[in-house]
Amino acid sequence: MLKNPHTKYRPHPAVELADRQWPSRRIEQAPVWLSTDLRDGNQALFEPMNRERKLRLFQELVRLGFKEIEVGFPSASQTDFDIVRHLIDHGLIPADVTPMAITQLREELIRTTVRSMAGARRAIVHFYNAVAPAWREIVFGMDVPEIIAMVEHHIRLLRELTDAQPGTEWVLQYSPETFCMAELEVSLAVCNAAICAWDAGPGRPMIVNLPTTVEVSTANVFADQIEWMHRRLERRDHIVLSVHPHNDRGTGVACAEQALLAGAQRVEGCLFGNGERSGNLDLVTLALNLYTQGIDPGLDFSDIAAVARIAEECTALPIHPRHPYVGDLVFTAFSGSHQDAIAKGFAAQKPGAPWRVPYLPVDPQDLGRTYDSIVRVNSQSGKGGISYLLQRDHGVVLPRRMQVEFSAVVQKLADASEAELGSDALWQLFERTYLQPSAAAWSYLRHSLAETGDGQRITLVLQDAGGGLHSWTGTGNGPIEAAASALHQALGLALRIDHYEERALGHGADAQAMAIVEAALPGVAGTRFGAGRDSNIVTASVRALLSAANRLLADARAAQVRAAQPA
Ligand SMILES: CC(=O)SCCNC(=O)CCNC(=O)[C@H](O)C(C)(C)COP(=O)(O)OP(=O)(O)OC[C@H]1O[C@@H](n2cnc3c(N)ncnc32)[C@H](O)[C@@H]1OP(=O)(O)O
Ligand SMILES: CC(C)C(=O)C(=O)O
Repeated sequence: MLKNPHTKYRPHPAVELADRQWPSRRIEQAPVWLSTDLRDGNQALFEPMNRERKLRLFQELVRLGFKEIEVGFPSASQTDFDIVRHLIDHGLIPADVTPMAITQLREELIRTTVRSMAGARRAIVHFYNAVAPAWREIVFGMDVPEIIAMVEHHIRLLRELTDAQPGTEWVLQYSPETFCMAELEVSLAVCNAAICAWDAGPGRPMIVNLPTTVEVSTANVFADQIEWMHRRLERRDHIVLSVHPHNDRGTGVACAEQALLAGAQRVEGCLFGNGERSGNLDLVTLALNLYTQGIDPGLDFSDIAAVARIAEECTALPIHPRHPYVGDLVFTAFSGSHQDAIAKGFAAQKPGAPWRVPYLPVDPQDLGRTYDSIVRVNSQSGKGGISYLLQRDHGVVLPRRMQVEFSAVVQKLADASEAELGSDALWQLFERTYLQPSAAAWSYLRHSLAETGDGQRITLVLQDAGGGLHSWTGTGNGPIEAAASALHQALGLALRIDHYEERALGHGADAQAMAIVEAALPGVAGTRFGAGRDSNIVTASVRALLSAANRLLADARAAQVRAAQPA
């Protein structure tokens, strides 16, 4: 890269528009949408879509709600010509959908284009020619009056051809290609010439479509260019003002949004931003940006994953995992504070109330996305996300201090594995830590419980790590106290029970109980949690007590080993 890039690249000039209005406007309704997936999107593919893929994508665009669809370049490709004819001849274009076909300003190409669309109820013929200085001089070798004459000449031809077919409502779309790089006075002169040549007005509908053929400036400059044109175009009330942003600077959506503020009424783009170079305007992002401002976009992305699958299959291009609204990772939080806030947000969100879940700009459910992947756990995760997954997938509600304890266990494993821990892996770790620890000193086999009149007596049958069986009895106010007393008398374990809780896991005949005990042991710093699961509540409680006792014993032994080691 150059140390002095200004020697090679010059900033795009600003627009003289001191009284610009667009910065203080708001977008209040959805624009008219045109999908150019089958034309600009298609012409940017390694392998343009075949007939089958084009028809499939056309049907999907109709299903999504597009009312204007650019179906191809029928004068450039026999496949495109045949598809347009197929759609019209087989009545596959719904009554409220208008096809559009593009053509250069060359007589034979225009004749072919009109032939391809004959018999349609309504059809848009899309004329384009570049107007910026480099194209005028290098590509066409024409000055501005010659460009204007070329436009007028071919529009007159189109009038002749289409006037001869009054059964179709013909619409002219004129695009001054390279508009964003051209002098505004030149673009205006060419567009006004086109408007007059078509005689736009009642019964002669026309669209003027202003592209960022190559995006070369900040979005505010494009908005100024659009407002400048919007204020000066002739017969403005009879013209639909459209924009066709590309995304070379990564601001295609911003250009479209600001152009809508500046007077544009219609936008052209592709699903998920497919298109030449860094793509066309991403129609899905723009539509969902409107949706999240409370504006109905008129396009249905309520199963966005299915739309993505079809787009990927038809274009053979993958969608990035962080692509707005649709990427695999956009409803996923790895970091602890985000997970915590999302989990709290879901708990606080009332049905029907305005959306207020932190870090999620849209309710994933509105797009047919499940919450499955919202919270994912790696070494950056905290207790909030971990407990959210355990609760959501396994119905286990951890008390707050246990969340802290278990998140340290998870952190250790995530750090060691340097990988994400899925919900299953998390559950296995929970089981290994609390429910079935492999190195437990004592395992539960069975118990019996009897009323003593002033309390309960329990007999525990436990197995030691070597497989030996032991039977101990204790009494207390309830089964936990009785079991703790049995362990105290037999092993000298003076357990202090700080907390106990129990919840049902599942419903009906298969329901199980999950008991959680927090206990302390003299000589071991802090408390340890234990968990037990069983269809019997008392058994679950005894297992939970034993789980806490085993964990305290293991830590006591580890402390002894450390103390015995030479410093
Ligand atoms: C910005 C956009 O996306 S515009 C759409 C671009 N899409 C495509 O080009 C895809 C389909 N195109 C094609 O298949 C071919 O270009 C065709 C069939 C249309 C024309 O093919 P060819 O006749 O071989 O011409 P070629 O592809 O080389 O195009 C360049 C010629 O078109 C002329 N041309 C380019 N744009 C236009 C235009 N809008 N109107 C009139 N002539 C034009 C150029 O001046 C050049 O003419 P020259 O050969 O006399 O110098
Ligand atoms: C034909 C025009 C609208 C175009 O595709 C562009 O300029 O990018």
